[in-house]
Amino acid sequence: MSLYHETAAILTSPSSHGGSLKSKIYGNKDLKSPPAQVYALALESSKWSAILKEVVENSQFLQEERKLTPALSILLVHDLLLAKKGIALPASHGLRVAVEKHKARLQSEFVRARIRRKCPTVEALKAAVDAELGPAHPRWIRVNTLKSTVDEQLDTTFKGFEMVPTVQEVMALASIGKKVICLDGYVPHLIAASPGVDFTKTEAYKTGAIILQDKASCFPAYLLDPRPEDGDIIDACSAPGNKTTHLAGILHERGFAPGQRILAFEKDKQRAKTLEKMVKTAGSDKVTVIHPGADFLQTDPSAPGFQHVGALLLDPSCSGSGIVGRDDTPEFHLPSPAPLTLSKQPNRKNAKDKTRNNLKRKRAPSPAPVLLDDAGNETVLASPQALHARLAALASFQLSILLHAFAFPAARKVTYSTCSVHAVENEGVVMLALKSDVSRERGWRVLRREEQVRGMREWPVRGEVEACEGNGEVAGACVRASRGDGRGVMGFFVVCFVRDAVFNDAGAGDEDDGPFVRDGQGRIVRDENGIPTLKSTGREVVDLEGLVEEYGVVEVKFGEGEGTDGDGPFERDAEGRIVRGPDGMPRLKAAQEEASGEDEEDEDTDNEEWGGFDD
Ligand SMILES: C[S@@+](CC[C@H](N)C(=O)[O-])C[C@H]1O[C@@H](n2cnc3c(N)ncnc32)[C@H](O)[C@@H]1O
Repeated sequence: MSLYHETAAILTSPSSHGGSLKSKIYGNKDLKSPPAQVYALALESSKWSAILKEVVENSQFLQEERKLTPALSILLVHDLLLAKKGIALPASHGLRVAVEKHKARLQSEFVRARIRRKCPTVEALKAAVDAELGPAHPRWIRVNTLKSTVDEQLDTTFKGFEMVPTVQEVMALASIGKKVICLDGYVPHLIAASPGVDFTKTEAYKTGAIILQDKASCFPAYLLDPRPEDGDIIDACSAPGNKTTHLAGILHERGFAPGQRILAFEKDKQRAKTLEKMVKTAGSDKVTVIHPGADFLQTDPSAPGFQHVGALLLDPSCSGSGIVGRDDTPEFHLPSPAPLTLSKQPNRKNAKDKTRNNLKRKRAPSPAPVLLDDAGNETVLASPQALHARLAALASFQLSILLHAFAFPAARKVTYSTCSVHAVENEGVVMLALKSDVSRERGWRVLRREEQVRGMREWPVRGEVEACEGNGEVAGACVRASRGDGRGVMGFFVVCFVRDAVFNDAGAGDEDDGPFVRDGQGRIVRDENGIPTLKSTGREVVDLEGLVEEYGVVEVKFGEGEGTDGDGPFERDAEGRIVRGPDGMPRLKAAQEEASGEDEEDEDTDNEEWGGFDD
C-alpha cells in the first residue's frame, strides 16, 4: 500500500473509537510507510482540506478519475500543489498520472480559491490557513545553566533568529515563516522560539545545553525555589526528567551545599531509563540519585536516608488534559464523491447527494472522550460518568502522593503540579490536602502569592476561587496556565505548600531541624559565601576548593554571564563571591546603588529577589 492509501485509511477510519491522530498513526503496527511521513501528510492535508475540497470539486476531475476516492484526491492534490517535491510516487505510478493529467485545471482552481480569500500570494494564503487554526504554539526552550548560558545560546543556536519583545509576536510571525525568539519575562533562562524549527537536530540539544520544555512545565522547579540550605530535594515522579534537571540547574547557580543531592523517583522502569539518559545529558548525574522503578508511596519518610529532605517536587501522573498537540488535529474535509452522471452544473440529484453526504457526516457519532496518561497511553471513556470516575481515581492518587510528602520530617516546602485542566485534580486536591490531619499537625499551608519568586508572583493566571471554596488567598497562591489564551502555554497547574517552622513537630528535637547549624533564633549559620555550616562535618567555614575536589559539583555562581557585566544582579566582593546580609540573603546591586543615591530606578531583573522563603 502506498503512503497515500495508508494515510487515507487512517484519516477516514471511524472516529468513534476516539484517540488522537498521532496515537492512531504511531500505534499502528501494520503501517508500511514511515509513521512520521504519514503523520506529516495527514496533518498538513487536513489543515488545507477545506480549500482543497473546493479545488477538487470545482475542477470536477473526480468524475473522470473513478479510481480515486475523495480522501485520496485531497492527499494527492495537496502534494501536487503544495509539497516541495510534488507527489511522492514514481512518475509512471497510476495515482500520480491520474492527478497530474489535470494539473493545469487544478492549479487554476487553486488560484481562484486563493483570490476568493483575498490572498495576493500563496504565502499569504498559508498564513490565513494557519490563522484559522488558531495561534501557533511557540517552541519553549530552557537554557540548561549546568552547561550553557543564554548569551552563549543567542550567539550560537539562535544566531540568525530575530529577537522580538513578546511571545505574542513570536506566535504571530511564525505563521509567515519568520525565525524569531523572545526571552521570557517570567521564568529565568527561558526562550520562546518560532514553532516549526527542529531544535532536536542542534548541537545544543544533543549536548544538553538546551532543553525543550514548555514554559508552564518550568513553573514547579522555579516556584519550589531550591536552595543550598534546603538539604536533599526529592523529585517524586521524575521521568522523563525535565523538572529534575531544572532543579539541578537552579541549584547549580546558587551552589550545591556539600553532599546535597536530588533524589529522583520513577516507578516505571522503562521511563526511568529515559530519565537516566536525560539527567546524564543535562550534566546533572553527579548531583542526582535516581531510584529506577521505585514507588515514592512505598518510601518511609522517617528513614535515615530522608532525614535531610527539605523540599519535594511532586508532578504525579494526571489526566494530561492540558497538553498541547494531542487532540488538536484539524478536521479532514472531503470533496463530494463523483456523481454517477457527468454534468457541469450540479443537478438536483447532485445537490441531494451532497446534502445526504453532509448529513451523514454531521450525524457521525462524536468521538468518545479519551484520557491520555503521561506515557501517552489512552483510556477511552464510554460516558461522562466514566470520565468523572477516572478523574476521581486520579485525584485520590494525587492526594495520597501529596500527603505522603507532607510527612517527611525535615520537609519545609513542597510543590504539587499537574498538566490537567480539571479542578478536581488541582484546586480540589489542594483543598483536601489542607484539611488533612497531616497538614494540620505539621503546619502546612500554601505559599501565598506575595511570598512567591518574582516570576510566579507576577504571573497573572491564578487558581479558581470557586474550586477553592471561595478562599481567595488559596486561589491566589495557585498558579494556572491556560492553553489557547494567547500566552503560548499548555494547560497546567502548580501550587507550593510550606511550613513556617520545623520545630512544631511533636517530639522534634535538635536532630530534626535539618543538617545545618542554626543560631539561637533558629536561623541557619552561614559563611561569608552564604554556604550553610554543616552539623555533620562541623566545618564552620566551608572550603569551596575542597568541596569542588570532594564532590566535583559545588560552585558558587549566580547568573554568570546573564547580567550586563556577566556576574548577575548581586553585589560581589573583590574575589567574586556574593555578598550577603546578616540573614544570609544576597545583597542586590540595585539596593547598593539606591543606598548610595546613584540609581533611583527599580530595576526589573530576573531573580533580583529570592522571594518566598525565609529561614
Ligand atoms: C507527569 S509525569 C512526570 C513528568 C516529569 N516530572 C517531568 O517534568 O519530566 C509522572 C511520572 O510519575 C511516575 N509515577 C507515577 N506514580 C508514581 C509513584 N507512585 N512513584 C514514582 N513515580 C511515579 C509516572 O511513571 C510518570 O513517569
